[in-house]
Amino acid sequence: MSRPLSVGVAGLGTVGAGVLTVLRQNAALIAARAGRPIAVTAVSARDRSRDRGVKLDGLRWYEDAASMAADPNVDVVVELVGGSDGPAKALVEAALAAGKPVVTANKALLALHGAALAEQAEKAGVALAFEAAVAGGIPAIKGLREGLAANRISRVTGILNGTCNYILTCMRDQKREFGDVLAEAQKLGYAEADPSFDIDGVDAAHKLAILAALAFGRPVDFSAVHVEGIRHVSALDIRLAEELGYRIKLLGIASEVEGGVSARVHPCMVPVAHPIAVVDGVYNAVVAEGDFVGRVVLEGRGAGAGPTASAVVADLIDIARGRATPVWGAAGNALAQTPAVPMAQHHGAYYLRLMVLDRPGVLADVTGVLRDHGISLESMIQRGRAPGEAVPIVLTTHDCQEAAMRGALARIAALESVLEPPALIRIETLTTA
Ligand SMILES: NC(=O)C1=CN([C@@H]2O[C@H](COP(=O)(O)OP(=O)(O)OC[C@H]3O[C@@H](n4cnc5c(N)ncnc54)[C@H](O)[C@@H]3O)[C@@H](O)[C@H]2O)C=CC1
Ligand SMILES: N[C@@H](CC=O)C(=O)O
Ligand code: NA
Repeated sequence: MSRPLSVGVAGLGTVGAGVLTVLRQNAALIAARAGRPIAVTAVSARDRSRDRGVKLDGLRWYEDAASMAADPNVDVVVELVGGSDGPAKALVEAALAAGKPVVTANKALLALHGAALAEQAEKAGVALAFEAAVAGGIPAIKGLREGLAANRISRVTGILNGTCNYILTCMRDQKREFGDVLAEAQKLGYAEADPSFDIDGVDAAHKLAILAALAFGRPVDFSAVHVEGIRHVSALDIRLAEELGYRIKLLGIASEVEGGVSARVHPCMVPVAHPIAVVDGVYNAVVAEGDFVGRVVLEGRGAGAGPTASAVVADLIDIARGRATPVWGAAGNALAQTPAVPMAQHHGAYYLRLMVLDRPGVLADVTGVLRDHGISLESMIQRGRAPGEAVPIVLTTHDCQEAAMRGALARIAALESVLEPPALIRIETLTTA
């Protein structure tokens, strides 16, 4: 067997400690699959004395991660520090400049600087691998880039944030409050260092930007992704969705649309019969639609130490084997040069829930505004009667344009009898394109 692949790991948090554990526990099978042993020989983290549940004896310790990249006895650098700039970016650039392959789980870094870093890696002739960056343990990057390389992809849909999916599932099944569940997701190691990245949809948008680049052969462009999170999804809307035959999921959807490509992250109502509706807890799903393969659904754990480390180690095995692929996949995609279509041009159906004063004429006011904006109603529910008090009204619409819905919503929110900011959730039927 050839000499071991010597790995330097920066960041020994949830994922870093997980990588050490996987490499140790499965050392024999990993060596057999990689053609040689893979061993961590150097690490960099902030606090040497912290107990991480993994032994660090015999490993070279670096306070400064970039100096670890310069260590001549480190063959591959694994970046698990996090953050789109600062030490993570400096480390990856230093490693690539030193001609060393890099494995990272850092979707923020890739979504913002992935094009430049890939250029640097390709010039240096080394790998920049990031299977762990999207949907944790699910082989989504490989699946899309290599497994579906024969297809013209028209849409990629995903549950891409384990923290949000965990929160929405617990709110639905256990009737728990948002805040309690978030704290639990943090304890379980699912959340980002700044959990607002999770709940405001930013993390899912980083991942969607990566998937869109791979699916459509476009430069990775985080700024083209429309982003909304789950902060405003209420227990009431989750319950009403169930009554209407839907589940609420935070989805990322990148698709070919009239005039180009659209990429959006926001809460969606999806039919309970769709495979994505039953993906619960920390599980993620990536659904790709290709012209020859049809619909492919990949599902698995999207966050946490074990699943994420599994993906990091898979990349290390590829590097040990010398398996190489262009960082962003093959060129030649028809959608590569098409415009990014803004959210205002989105076409779809909507769920609108209002808290209104129960008095005659309210419904007529609301439906009048929708009529003025050319929006046609599919259904309307008002539960119970409480004259003079607040009651929920739920409206669902036929397909209309986002810009029209936004215009109508502003006017509806301003009606005197509408007592709270309206809740608007897009309905996605997710039929195969
Ligand atoms: N936790 C998860 O489930 C997943 C995390 N990721 C990504 O993996 C990366 C790591 O995430 P976690 O392990 O969850 O974060 P974490 O916060 O648990 O660990 C990060 C570690 O980096 C260390 N660190 C900070 N600055 C450093 C520096 N200058 N040099 C060396 N070490 C430094 C911190 O002390 C901490 O131990 C992030 O990019 C995250 O987005 C990706 C997929 C899943
Ligand atoms: N915070 C992320 C971690 C994995 O990428 C998530 O919750 O999905
Ligand atoms: Na993955």
